[in-house]
Amino acid sequence: MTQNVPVVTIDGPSGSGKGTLCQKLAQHYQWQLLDSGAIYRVLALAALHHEVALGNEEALSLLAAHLDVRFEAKEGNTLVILEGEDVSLEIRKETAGNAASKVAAFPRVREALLRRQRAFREEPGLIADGRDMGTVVFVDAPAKIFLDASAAERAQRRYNQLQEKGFSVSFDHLLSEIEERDHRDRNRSVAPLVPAQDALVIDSTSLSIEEVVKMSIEYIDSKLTQ
Ligand SMILES: Nc1ncnc2c1ncn2[C@@H]1O[C@H](COP(=O)(O)OP(=O)(O)O)[C@@H](O)[C@H]1O
Ligand SMILES: Nc1ccn([C@H]2C[C@H](O)[C@@H](COP(=O)(O)OP(=O)(O)O)O2)c(=O)n1
Repeated sequence: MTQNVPVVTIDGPSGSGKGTLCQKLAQHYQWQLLDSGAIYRVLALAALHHEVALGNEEALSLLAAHLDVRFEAKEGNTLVILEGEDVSLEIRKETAGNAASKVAAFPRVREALLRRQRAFREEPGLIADGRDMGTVVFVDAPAKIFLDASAAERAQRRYNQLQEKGFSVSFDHLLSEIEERDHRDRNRSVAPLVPAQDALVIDSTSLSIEEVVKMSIEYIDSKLTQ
């Protein structure tokens, strides 16, 4: 029964540090990792490739149900393969993040992706990264974290990250995109971005990555031994 496999959910807005924390937790516990945002990003990219309008819920939900995406581990990284093509870098662009947030607002799209996400729940455990991991996808998870940070701090982190990847970006543009995406993710009718009632909320604005990881491991260990 996969229901007995423990899950730790990490939800929060863009740039709060979820991906970084989840990778470190997956390494620490040697558990599986689900990057649910990557699935929404790949779907948005597939829509752009197949010229499906980002407002067409019916066509998007069909595309979601048949999405040909694979995650492959390679030299410590995870490659994201869409229809045989490596899109690992392309999905990280802010245009893909924004488009992902648009397609993710449709209830039927989210429904079509539910089973695919739950299939990641395998022994010995799962670290799940997203917006609704603790509120919808893995409601029964024994440990839930909601990671937050101020919008300005998140935009600065994203700016540094995209510059390191060689993308040219403007800070002001990034900040307004992050605010727009936050607004859409928090106000949609299904699975809006909110902390689960039983989640530990961590504001990482003035915490280092190491501090966030330490707090999280202490909390998770206390929950897993309850
Ligand atoms: N606590 C932190 N302090 C400073 N930088 C951080 C912190 N957590 C993450 N970062 C950096 O911020 C950027 C965005 O983090 P990421 O994990 O991709 O966020 P998310 O998955 O929530 O969008 C990365 O470059 C990461 O190294
Ligand atoms: N579980 C999820 C994960 C992502 N999404 C949507 C909303 C987000 O703005 C986009 C992109 O998510 P992703 O986690 O990759 O974005 P960030 O790395 O946090 O910037 O997808 C979602 O609706 N539900």
